[in-house]
Amino acid sequence: MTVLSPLTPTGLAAARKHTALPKADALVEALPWLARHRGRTVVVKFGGNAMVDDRLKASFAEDVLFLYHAGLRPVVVHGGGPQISRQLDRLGLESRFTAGLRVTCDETMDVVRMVLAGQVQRELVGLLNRHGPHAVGLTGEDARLMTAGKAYARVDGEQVDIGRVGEITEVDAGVVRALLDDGRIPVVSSIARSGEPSDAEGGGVFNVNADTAAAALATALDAEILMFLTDVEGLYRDWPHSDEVISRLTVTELAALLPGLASGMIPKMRGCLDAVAGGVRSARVIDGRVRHAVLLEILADDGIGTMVVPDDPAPARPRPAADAPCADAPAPDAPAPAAPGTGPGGEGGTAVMRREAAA
Ligand SMILES: Nc1ncnc2c1ncn2[C@@H]1O[C@H](COP(=O)(O)OP(=O)(O)O)[C@@H](O)[C@H]1O
Ligand SMILES: CC(=O)N[C@@H](CCC(=O)OP(=O)(O)O)C(=O)O
Repeated sequence: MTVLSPLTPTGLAAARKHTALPKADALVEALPWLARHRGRTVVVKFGGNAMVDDRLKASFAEDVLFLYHAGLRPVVVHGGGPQISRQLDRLGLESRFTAGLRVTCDETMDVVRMVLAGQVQRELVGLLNRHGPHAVGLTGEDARLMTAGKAYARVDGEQVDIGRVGEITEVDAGVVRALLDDGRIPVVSSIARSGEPSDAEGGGVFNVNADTAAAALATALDAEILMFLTDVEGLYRDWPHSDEVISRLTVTELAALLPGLASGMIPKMRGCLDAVAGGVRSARVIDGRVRHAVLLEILADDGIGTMVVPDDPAPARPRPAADAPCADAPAPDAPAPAAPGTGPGGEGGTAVMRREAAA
């Protein structure tokens, strides 16, 4: 009988195979999810509070790249609230929030634009492009991706002027679809062009809450999944008194909870509600402070955070016509390439989504 010494080349190969086995198991376990979601659009909102350190930001970029290379169509929408506040502070300017929205005068708007589009977005694009020419950064101003009207805060039933804060009135997702069809990862900052008649000369911009922007974009793209990465485990049932996370709730259940929610959870959960009611298959709020939160969410049986689903299970969507990021390697059941501007995942519908501007 031949005994393999671990020191012989053959023995080493056997040992290496053995240590790689858990990795192989993990990949195989992810296979059904990845096969089901191949060609589907996933909008991931990375909150400023979740961008805690460089390691977390790098692991977020790795997760997005994993989805991309597995044949999904990830779109990143990022926040940067704490980063904006820090920059305002450095400049000796005050950060003021009313009903969770930053009071934005013209000077503050310049800082918001500089920090979101010039710093946070650039950093994420850089991280995603470490391994190839994948990510392209843009704001809602580009190709008229997002148009907004002036938003007012409501405090005790009163309408309060909070400056250049915008409420999205229209999303023209054409540029995002074009980038996805070209095999890119769009990275979107939540700044919208103004659709106000008073800004008719052009150049007017609005500061939009990044959760709201992500939900509007996910809806316009008819995305499969919208994920919010934040600094809590999910939606707590009785915040701040208990840490019991609600793992799953329907649109109707969420609508009942919404009036009782506070601070940063309001735009997030409103975004989940609007997106799922608007056709997105599921919206999730997950803990972005955990490394590889996006992959954990898809690998864990019931996810790791809070998942919002439609009241009635939606019928299965048709298979994507092509898998854009790997268009040269179509899925076995997807022989025909998509026409330009008609994304996979049944996303070729409404290219422009309009919302009624609220008073
Ligand atoms: N029911 C709730 N469950 C969890 N967090 C809540 C709840 N209500 C309010 N919050 C607050 O919402 C915050 C997350 O929103 P936000 O600060 O806007 O984060 P982000 O920068 O990720 O968008 C949490 O840190 C928490 O303080
Ligand atoms: C109108 C408004 O409040 N806009 C936000 C935009 C950034 C954001 O939403 O960032 P997070 O996701 O990190 O909170 C702000 O100025 O802070």
